[in-house]
Amino acid sequence: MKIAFLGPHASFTQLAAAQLFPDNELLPQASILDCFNAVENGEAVKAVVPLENSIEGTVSMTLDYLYKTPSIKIEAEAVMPIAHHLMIHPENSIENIERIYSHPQALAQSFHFLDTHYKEIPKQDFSSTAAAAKFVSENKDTAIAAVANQFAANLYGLKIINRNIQDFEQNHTRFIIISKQQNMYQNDHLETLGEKSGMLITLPEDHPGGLHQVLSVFAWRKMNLSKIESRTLKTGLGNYFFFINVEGPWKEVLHGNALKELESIHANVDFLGNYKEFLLES
Ligand SMILES: O=C(O)C(=O)C[C@]1(C(=O)O)C=C[C@@H](O)C=C1
Repeated sequence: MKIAFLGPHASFTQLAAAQLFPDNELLPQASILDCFNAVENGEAVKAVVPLENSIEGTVSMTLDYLYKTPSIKIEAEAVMPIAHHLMIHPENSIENIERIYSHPQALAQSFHFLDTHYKEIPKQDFSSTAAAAKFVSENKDTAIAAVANQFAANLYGLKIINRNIQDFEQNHTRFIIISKQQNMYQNDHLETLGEKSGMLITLPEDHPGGLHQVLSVFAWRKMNLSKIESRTLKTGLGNYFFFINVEGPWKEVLHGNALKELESIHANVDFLGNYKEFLLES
């Protein structure tokens, strides 16, 4: 079975995918969109993509493609500790760094460190932390640095000049397994943190109390919401869809009266799956 992931090798997403699928072929992709496309067109059966970080919040691209690709569902969530390091080519020195590259999430998670110690040095977005590390290793003649993980430093032969530069020591990213089936991924070797359901909800038009009505469907049934995120529909200011997580196994309830109630207030519900959350090692 082929599993797509945001590459190249030694990205955080690969570290997550390797723990979730130790016996499968991992296919590196250049972007989160490519991961969705690989699953959509059958090149890969599943993909692992980042969804949310404890410092920087939601990975909006993942949320957008979940919304845009209704055939794609969620099979599991996995939380992994994230440590960022600043690294350079071993033939370069720290004094002459002219630019720092990384994934925008990694730059944002290390913003205060970089702003305090490397304020004047331009930062530039890259498709992933590992892609930035690879680029630094291939360009020893330019004085550049990357924010990436220990595995990237080892794989691409880079020297770490600052360790653990994330702005909060406790830094975790939540990844999801996506696929076109609606399976519940199981793994007895990983610690399970809980079970939840995910859905995307859109309201027909902005009206007073619309979101309140949706939330009350869950509140009256004492269903605990563990996440609610609004994201622009891109059709105009004020138009949103909502990504909602409800704790526990509750699919039966949703397909019963709760779903009818949501329909009666003209809410559109795209059920993403009933899945478990696992804990990964860094
Ligand atoms: O750039 C990487 O290495 C990734 O796997 C992406 C990503 C993300 O998008 O959140 C994954 C984990 C970290 O939060 C930083 C970057």
